[in-house]
Amino acid sequence: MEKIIVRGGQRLNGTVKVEGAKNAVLPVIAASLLASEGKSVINEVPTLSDVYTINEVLRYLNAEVSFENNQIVVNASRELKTEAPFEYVRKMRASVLVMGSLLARNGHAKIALPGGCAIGSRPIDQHLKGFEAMGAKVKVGNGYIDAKVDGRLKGAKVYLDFPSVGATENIMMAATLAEGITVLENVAKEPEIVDLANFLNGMGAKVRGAGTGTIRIEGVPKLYGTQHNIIPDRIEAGTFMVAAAITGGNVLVRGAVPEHLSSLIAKMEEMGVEFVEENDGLRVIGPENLKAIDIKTMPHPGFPTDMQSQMMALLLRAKGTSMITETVFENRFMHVEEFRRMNGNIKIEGRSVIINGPTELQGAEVSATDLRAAAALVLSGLVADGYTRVTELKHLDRGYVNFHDKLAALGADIERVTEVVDSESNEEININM
Ligand SMILES: CC(=O)N[C@H]1[C@@H](OP(=O)(O)OP(=O)(O)OC[C@H]2O[C@@H](n3ccc(=O)[nH]c3=O)[C@H](O)[C@@H]2O)O[C@H](CO)[C@@H](O)[C@@H]1O
Ligand SMILES: C=C(OP(=O)(O)O)C(=O)O
Repeated sequence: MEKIIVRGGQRLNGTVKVEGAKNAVLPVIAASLLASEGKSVINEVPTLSDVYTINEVLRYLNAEVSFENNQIVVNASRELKTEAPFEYVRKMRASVLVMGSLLARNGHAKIALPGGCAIGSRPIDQHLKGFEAMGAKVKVGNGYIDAKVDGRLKGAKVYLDFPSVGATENIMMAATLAEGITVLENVAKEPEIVDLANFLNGMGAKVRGAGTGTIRIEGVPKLYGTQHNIIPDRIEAGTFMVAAAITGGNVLVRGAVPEHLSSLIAKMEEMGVEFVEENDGLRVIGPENLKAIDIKTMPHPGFPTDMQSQMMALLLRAKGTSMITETVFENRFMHVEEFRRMNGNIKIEGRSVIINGPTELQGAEVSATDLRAAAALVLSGLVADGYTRVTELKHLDRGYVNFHDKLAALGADIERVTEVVDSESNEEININM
């Protein structure tokens, strides 16, 4: 079994470089299917398991995909298949993002229903509402969603009930090749939406308003491959910001874009963390004592749900009573049980948790319940007394490249090992990774 073993007590110092954003590259790769002529060249691509998974989805759909030196080249000019089976969607929910592209290109898309996951039920009704408004007939049955349209999709006005990131992206992609104008209202404003719009416009699409609450897309008959550089990962950057703060360290997070991180910076400043903007990134200086604060997760530019568990690790170390309210996902508190194993004093009340700190965290054997929880447990381990062993690292590998190596380079006492049980002595043996 693979584990990260971390011994608490080291202040982090030095420089860490942020990778390209997972949540930007996945929709961009899905969008590359829209190019019926020319190759798409995507740079700054992180070597994450989710990226390998979506590449496999594209290959299954008959696109050619190469991935070397953080660069992906996609040639989607051949005729594409229409179906993304369960084996891919089960591994990674973001596989549903190929639906908009396939429907726009082929007039037909059949995708396995993604189902729930560790952070909530995560329906895709808003995606489907958009496709239907554009003239698609959508049927759900036998574990699949089947969407079909006669001829081209038609531009439409779509109001989202909630500014869903995935629905905004999927409908945006579908609308690029529709006949006429699509106006999307109450859309997500995340930086990843802007990155996707820039990529689509590079392909020849006419997308305006990304980053605001209304996006207007004038459909074009054809899209072409283009070159694109993925934006830096604000959640990876934020995770290292917390790593610096929790250890009372001094770390330059290279590539962090302060404008993408304003809510996190504001809340960490309230806790007493100091920030200095430098030419190539953001310097984070952790204080001796952290102050308790309240946080509510919201769609961008509100506080990101993907930083909620890492902030829980930080608030456990703050003096006083803090409250975190999760409004984006209905069940994103699975990590609370694991923090309790480390001596965390946390109460769950409905969609909020109450944290009483500062906690003297104790090293323990803990299990990652989702991607960000994995990172958060490692962050707690950086300041816990003794050894913390974090398992279920498949979650971590979806969203962090060489997490333990990057922390070790900053001075953390951390290693990743594969433990096998010796058949004769029945003892666990560590094999370093
Ligand atoms: C690959 C990717 O980019 N993932 C991010 C994306 O996920 P994702 O795009 O799945 O998240 P959404 O913004 O769609 O979901 C937000 C909320 O809306 C609900 N909802 C969504 C769609 C829908 O049709 N109906 C519906 O009810 C969801 O159940 C959830 O409660 O945005 C989330 C919110 O910032 C982040 O946590 C994820 O890291
Ligand atoms: C929840 C996340 O991702 P996904 O939507 O891919 O599950 C995340 O990045 O924290």
